[in-house]
This record gives sequence, C-alpha cells and structure tokens, in this order.
Amino acid sequence: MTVEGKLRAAIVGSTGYGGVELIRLLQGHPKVEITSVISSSSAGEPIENGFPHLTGVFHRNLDGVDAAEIKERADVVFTATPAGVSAKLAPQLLEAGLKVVDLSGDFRLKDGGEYERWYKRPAAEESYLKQAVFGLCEVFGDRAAGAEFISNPGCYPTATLLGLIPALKAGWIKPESIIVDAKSGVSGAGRGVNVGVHYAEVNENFKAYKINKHQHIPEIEQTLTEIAGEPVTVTFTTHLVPMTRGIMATMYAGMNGAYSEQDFVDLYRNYYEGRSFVRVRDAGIWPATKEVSGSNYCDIGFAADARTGRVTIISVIDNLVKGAAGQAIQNLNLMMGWEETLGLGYTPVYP
Ligand SMILES: NC(=O)C1=CN([C@@H]2O[C@H](COP(=O)(O)OP(=O)(O)OC[C@H]3O[C@@H](n4cnc5c(N)ncnc54)[C@H](OP(=O)(O)O)[C@@H]3O)[C@@H](O)[C@H]2O)C=CC1
Ligand SMILES: CC(=O)N[C@@H](CCC(=O)OP(=O)(O)O)C(=O)O
Repeated sequence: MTVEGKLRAAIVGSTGYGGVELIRLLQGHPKVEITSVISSSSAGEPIENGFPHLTGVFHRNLDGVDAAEIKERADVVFTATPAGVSAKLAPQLLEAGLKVVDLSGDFRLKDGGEYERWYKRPAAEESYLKQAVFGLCEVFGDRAAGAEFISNPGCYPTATLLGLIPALKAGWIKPESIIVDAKSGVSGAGRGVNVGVHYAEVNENFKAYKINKHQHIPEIEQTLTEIAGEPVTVTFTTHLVPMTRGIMATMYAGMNGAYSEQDFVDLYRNYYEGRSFVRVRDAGIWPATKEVSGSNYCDIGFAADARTGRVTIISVIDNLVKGAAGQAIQNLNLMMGWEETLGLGYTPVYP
C-alpha cells in the first residue's frame, strides 16, 4: 500500500488554498507521498497550469472525484472542500477503507441539528458525525491515535480554543464572561470569487462580519462546554483585515482570582509542556500574526488586569497552516503514531 515505504495521500480540493497548502507542506514530509491531486472542475490538467509556483517542484495531472479510483491510488485522503461536499464524500471514502482527514466544517459539530442551524445545509449522517474525531491536537491528541477519520478544527476555533482551554480547565476564568474578538486575513475566505474579498473591498479597510452568526460559534462552544463541564456561550466577532494570511483571536474574560500574567504564563507552559507547536510568550510580550506566518505554531500571550479583574489573552496562528493544512498533517501524524512534528518543522516567514 505504500510508495517506497511511504503512505500514499490524495487531496480532494487540491486547487483551493487549503489544498495547495497541503501540497506545499507534504512535499517536506518524510513518510508521505502525494499520489493524487483531485479537482471537480479541472480533471486532466496539470496542476501547475493553475499554480505556476509549483513548476519544477510538484507535477501531477489532476484526477477526478471518484471514491473507487481514489482507493486505487491512496491510503489517506485529505478533503479540503467547501461545506457540504465531504458530508457526502467522506462516508464513501471511509466505506472504501480509506483514512480521511476532513478540513471542512461538515463533521465538527456532533449534533447534526446544530450543523443545519449554523451552516444552513443538510448535516452528514449521524453515525459519521459520531465517528469523526475532533482533531484539536494539543487537547485531544490522544483521541486521534489510531483513528480512521479526523475532523480538522476550524481556523478561528483553533486559535480561540488553544487560547482559552488551559485557563478554563483550571477554573481561572468565568465561563459566562468570555468575549472573543477575532481577525482573519483574506485567504481564510478561500480562493473562490466573492465580492467581499475583492481588493477594493479589503485594501485599507477593516470590517466586522457574521456578528453572532458565525458558523464557528457552536464549534467553539461545543469544546468549551466539554472542558468546563457546564454550558458555555461566547460572544464572538470576526473581522476581515487587509493581509493574506493570519488569524489573531483576542479574548477577554473575568478572572476568578487575582492571577498575574506570570501565573498565566506558568499555567499555559505547564498545560502545553512537550507540545512543540504552542509557544507561550513571556509575561507582557504579545504575539503578532507575522511571527507564525507559514508555520504550524500557535503563539499565545497575556495581559492580566488587577484593576478590572479581567484577563486579555492573545492567540495567533497562520489560518492556512495551524488553522488548516498544518494541523491536518499533525493529525495524520497522530493517527499513524508518528512524531507529531513530522513534515511540519517550518520556521515562520519573517518579515
Ligand atoms: N482557507 C482557510 O483558511 C481555511 C479553510 N477551511 C475550510 O477548508 C475547506 C477548504 O477551504 P479553502 O481551501 O480555503 O477553499 P477554496 O475555495 O480555496 O477551495 C475549495 C476547493 O474545493 C474544490 N471543490 C469545490 N466543489 C467541489 C466538489 N463538489 N467536489 C470536490 N471538490 C470541490 C474546488 O476545486 P475544484 O473546482 O478544482 O474541484 C476548490 O478549489 C473549506 O471547507 C474551508 O471552510 C478550514 C480552515 C481554514
Ligand atoms: C476570512 C473568512 O471569511 N474566513 C472564513 C473561514 C471559513 C472557514 O474556514 O470555514 P469552516 O471552518 O466552517 O470550514 C469565515 O469566516 O467564514
């Protein structure tokens, strides 16, 4: 089942931003060989026709979307497709005996009714929603080990959950007080044409969108509720900023005690001990999106305010790496029982 001892990987949605980022990252993976790049609209064409940056680096003709054919070519499939596609495709791939890592939101919510409310489309079959492991690696990594089917977390939820979970689990913040103010670069919206992401709409502009309606709200609340052991709701506002990559989630919460910034630094370093991809900044030093760009890092910093009794937590990721393709590969590493950093040792691109 392997090419020169390597696991064979197929990418559905390989012509999108998440898919092409998977190609970039997997090129450096010592145990994985990309054996199929798949497109629903351009099968037969060389992928580098649409992506000249791959010239001389990676060549394959795009394959069509067919579960039986994919099974002939691959052992694991990454589905980097718009909402609704993998809800139907992933079950076919799983039934064909393939491992699946889904980058879309189709399997993240365990309650299909919640999915239909927030995504406004039919949910996947319940048994597959149950089977999918929510792959937030630093928190649920043990669940990924040996799994056949991973639902990769969303970009905003990854930054937000990694920023909130240690404090919530320790009981240091009041669950009912959490406010998340999040910003994303434009690649978060995908490669498809959309008036809201035209240059003239985004350049020198800063806008809020989907306030209280964002599909990542139930994903964040589902996990925070599990961690807290009681229902947690969040106020969550997303903003589009004129940059290509990057997410910053700025989180505010009331504290249950007089904790200092150093207390938070110590708590988080202890929680994430041994996990290579979360970097906790020294007290009083806050991360910026450029400091993680092109890498699988999530960097976190704190400001604890004794005057208001609130803490501000800042968490940054590259939406296409830790928020999508990088975490998907990290999940594959965990599924396979490999070192979780394999193929992900990229230094951020700075400046
Ligand atoms: N961009 C980001 O930062 C993040 C994205 N995600 C999620 O990952 C998924 C992919 O996102 P992204 O790469 O940005 O999206 P894009 O819009 O850039 O790419 C999606 C790709 O899916 C393919 N596609 C469309 N319809 C179908 C279909 N019916 N069957 C098979 N393939 C299809 C398209 O290629 P073709 O026409 O060639 O088939 C397209 O290139 C989405 O669900 C997104 O929400 C998650 C985290 C972060
Ligand atoms: C900037 C921007 O538009 N970002 C997208 C992220 C979408 C996404 O990743 O969607 P799923 O995680 O649900 O698949 C958004 O806010 O909807």
